[in-house]
Amino acid sequence: MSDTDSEPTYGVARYLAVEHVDSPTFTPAGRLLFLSDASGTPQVWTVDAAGAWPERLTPHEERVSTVAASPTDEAFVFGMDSGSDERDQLFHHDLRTGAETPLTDAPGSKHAWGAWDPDGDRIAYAANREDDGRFDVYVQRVGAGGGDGYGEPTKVHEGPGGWLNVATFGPRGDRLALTKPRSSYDVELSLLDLESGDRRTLSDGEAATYSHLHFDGDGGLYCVTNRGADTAHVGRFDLESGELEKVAGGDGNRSGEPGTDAWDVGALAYDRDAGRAVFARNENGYSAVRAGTLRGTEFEPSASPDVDGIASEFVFGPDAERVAFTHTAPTEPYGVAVAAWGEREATDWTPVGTNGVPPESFREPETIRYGMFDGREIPAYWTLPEGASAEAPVPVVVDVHGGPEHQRRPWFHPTKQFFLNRGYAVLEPNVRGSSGYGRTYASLDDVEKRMDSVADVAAAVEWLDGRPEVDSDRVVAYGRSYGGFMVLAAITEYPDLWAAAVDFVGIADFTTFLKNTGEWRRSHREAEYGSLEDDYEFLKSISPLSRVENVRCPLFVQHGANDPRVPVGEAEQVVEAVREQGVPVEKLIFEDEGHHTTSRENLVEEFEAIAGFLDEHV
Ligand SMILES: CSCC[C@H](NC(C)=O)C(=O)N[C@@H](C)C(=O)N[C@@H](CO)C(=O)O
Repeated sequence: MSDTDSEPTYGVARYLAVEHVDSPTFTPAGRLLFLSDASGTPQVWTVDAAGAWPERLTPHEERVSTVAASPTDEAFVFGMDSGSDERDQLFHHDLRTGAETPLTDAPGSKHAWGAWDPDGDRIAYAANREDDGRFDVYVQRVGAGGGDGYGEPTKVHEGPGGWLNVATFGPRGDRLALTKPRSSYDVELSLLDLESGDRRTLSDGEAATYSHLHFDGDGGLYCVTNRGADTAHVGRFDLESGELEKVAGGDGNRSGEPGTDAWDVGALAYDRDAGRAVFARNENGYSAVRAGTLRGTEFEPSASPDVDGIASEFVFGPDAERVAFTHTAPTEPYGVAVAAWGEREATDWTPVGTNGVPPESFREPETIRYGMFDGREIPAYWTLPEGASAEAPVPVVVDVHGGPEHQRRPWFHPTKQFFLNRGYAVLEPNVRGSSGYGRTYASLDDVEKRMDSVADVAAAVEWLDGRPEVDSDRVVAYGRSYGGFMVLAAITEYPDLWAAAVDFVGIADFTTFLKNTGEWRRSHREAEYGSLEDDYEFLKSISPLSRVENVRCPLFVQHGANDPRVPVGEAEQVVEAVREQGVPVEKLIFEDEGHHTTSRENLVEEFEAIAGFLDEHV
């Protein structure tokens, strides 16, 4: 804890108990459903109006990861895994009777939610039921009108191996739009004819992303894509010709540098009957919402919800008269907001408390950029605790996000506010390879350029050196998943910079990670990191485990035994190797968790242990 005790401190349990609300979906009658972790794990809840008392609909202990209301019935499907293993099963919940029906009973398989058919009597999804390394497409009857029409999963298409997603049904329910991510920036888009089984590829073979797919009912398919550009925009396929036209957002002229005038568009929602669309532009992490009418390739902007912070997961209510979305900001916990169409004002329908922690004690970040060896600028968020000054310099947590195709954004993060309350400053660099700044920036860490991104972390500490309010002898490397790799790489490459390090579910050796990660995801990860076949020696050479003798700072390692992405063996081997160097290491492995710690109880234990570790060593 820092010496600036200018404000009272609060236990981490209070911060972790600040509810996280997201995943809005409307039933045909206009009931708002969403996920909330108020009970300790995410469950399905509903609320009738802004500020009304919410009602919990699913009674489970395990994490509910997805919820999708039926388009025709007062019912919903939800996905839930076991022990955070990401092997979701799907369930149907009838809101009229409260009946909950398991739809898939294959605990060893992952069922990735796809879509409802417009008639509300079938669902489609992808699953690796037959082969852990291959997702296939399934269609299943789920009982129109809550009847007894629950069918069995019916395989309608066998995938090529690896990931495969169902994006949406066509307007007549006779076809599906599928996406096959070969890598995070190379997605194959195709249409599957459910009557003939024929599949037609729409993507043109050039690496590009395609997401948020919506048929317009007039022979078109809307999407968010970066085809032919550095940033993502709204596009429309003419399904007869297969031609893709740009509709709105983004800018193909972007130089790939942060701060230029073009930003990615995301979170596109579209109501076919009303011809209404809403999406958000990601401007250096902050959202600018754009709403309007969309017919053909003509987007006519209309009044859009004014949002501070981040808006995502837009969904239209009945007749597109309302739009709900997930909202958060640095000092505003995640919640679901609703705006009437054509209005600028959005109302938070799920206001959450802060358990006695004064909201005014939450700290806002400053957006900064720091220079790098190649002349680039690295965007980052910089947040100081209360009382930091040259007279009372503070310790710093350098928090590196995972992915690496991911972006740290100015959302509410309870444990970040917890560390700020304990007097730590927090620096969150979006190092090269991060998404959100164009595909050129995202490719700057691929394979042989991996260690350039680690140099970006070291440069962050150099930037800190120039700050009078920072105690440069008390800088902590901190990161999750790929960010955990970055922590281990930073303390082995630049050992003298760090007072301590915290690695959550991090990669310690790329060769064992790629060998042992879930079979369905290996090729996707090799596209980012390099392949075992072609790059084995290189991957071994850059792996932190190969230079663990350089570690000087105490290390905290956290993992979950059920992690299907970064196997727990990564934690075990790095703990053993660093301990052999005589360096203090603390290990915390949850037998009932996976890549994310999902239970409130475990999270409290985790962060109380980390706070104690940092108090001891920083
Ligand atoms: C349909 S593409 C899925 C991307 C994939 N997601 C999952 C659930 O595996 C993925 O690679 N996500 C990254 C954020 C990820 O897990 N990256 C690291 C860990 O940070 C890795 O495993 O390489």
